[in-house]
Amino acid sequence: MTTQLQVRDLVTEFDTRQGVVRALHGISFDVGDSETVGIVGESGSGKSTVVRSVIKLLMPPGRVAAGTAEFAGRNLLEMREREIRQIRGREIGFVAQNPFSALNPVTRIEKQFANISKAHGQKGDAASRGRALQLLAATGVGDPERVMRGYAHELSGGMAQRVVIAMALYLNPRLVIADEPTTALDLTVQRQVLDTLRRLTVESGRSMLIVTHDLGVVSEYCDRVLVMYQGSIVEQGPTSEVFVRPQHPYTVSLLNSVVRQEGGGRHAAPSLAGGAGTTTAGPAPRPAQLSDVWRS
Ligand SMILES: Nc1ncnc2c1ncn2[C@@H]1O[C@H](COP(=O)(O)OP(=O)(O)OP(=O)(O)O)[C@@H](O)[C@H]1O
Repeated sequence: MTTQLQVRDLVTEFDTRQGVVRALHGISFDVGDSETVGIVGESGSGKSTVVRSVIKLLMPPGRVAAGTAEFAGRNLLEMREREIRQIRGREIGFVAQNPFSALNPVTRIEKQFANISKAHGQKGDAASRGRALQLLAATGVGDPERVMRGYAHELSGGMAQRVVIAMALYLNPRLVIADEPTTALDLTVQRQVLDTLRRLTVESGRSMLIVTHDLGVVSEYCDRVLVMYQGSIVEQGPTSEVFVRPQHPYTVSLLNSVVRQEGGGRHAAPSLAGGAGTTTAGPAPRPAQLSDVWRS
């Protein structure tokens, strides 16, 4: 398998009044062709900082202090703003956590699609409008024509997120990076949107890097998983291996916390070995259906 994205020794820091805060302590991982990779970890562990560092969308006072992010043989981190802008959108689609931050409030949605075409030297013609309509329908927008004519403030959070996903896929990028893409959506719609994302990316040879707090999403959609804890990747590997035989105590406690939540809920799930603070993690029993158990 060839590698789409190769991140090595990524160090990101924030300059604060109290001094320099190191948020990422040398992160390394790959995303292969047609592969979906998930990033999990508790709030503040650095998931968003990883993806924003890689595509140079980190806001000040954040800055990448070291490392490389090779995409198509080039280091994204060394690119000038003009170069990276050409890559974002056309070759790497990005779905941000907050859809409204990604949409222009004073421009009709259809004009925003046309502007994406224009920014990448393409014609915003009838064919590309048709593609936008198709993508909106594919992400579950009921009346794409109406949405195209409207403004962002007329959309619900869920609708706005679908529009942003359609925009991220619009120029057919090779890699889609999504930061909690379905947080704003209810459970049924989440699955629908994730299925669409998968169909439009991985099943057509594209790759996806997805940040999520939902281990169910990882188990259902991700080939590999990166587990983050306090700015480091403490464990990574094929999802089936990491979730069935977690090696790091943090992964064990993360899985345990879901099992505890699920234990009292809809699914009676087996408890995993180990826990927070333990230094060795024993092999965990394999649940009959991972996707049933890890859904949070
Ligand atoms: N603007 C900022 N100023 C200072 N430090 C920051 C800033 N933004 C992030 N950090 C640091 O980076 C760390 C990682 O933050 P990040 O938002 O990447 O975590 P996350 O895992 O994506 O969390 P969440 O799941 O809540 O989105 C934080 O714990 C904090 O130390």
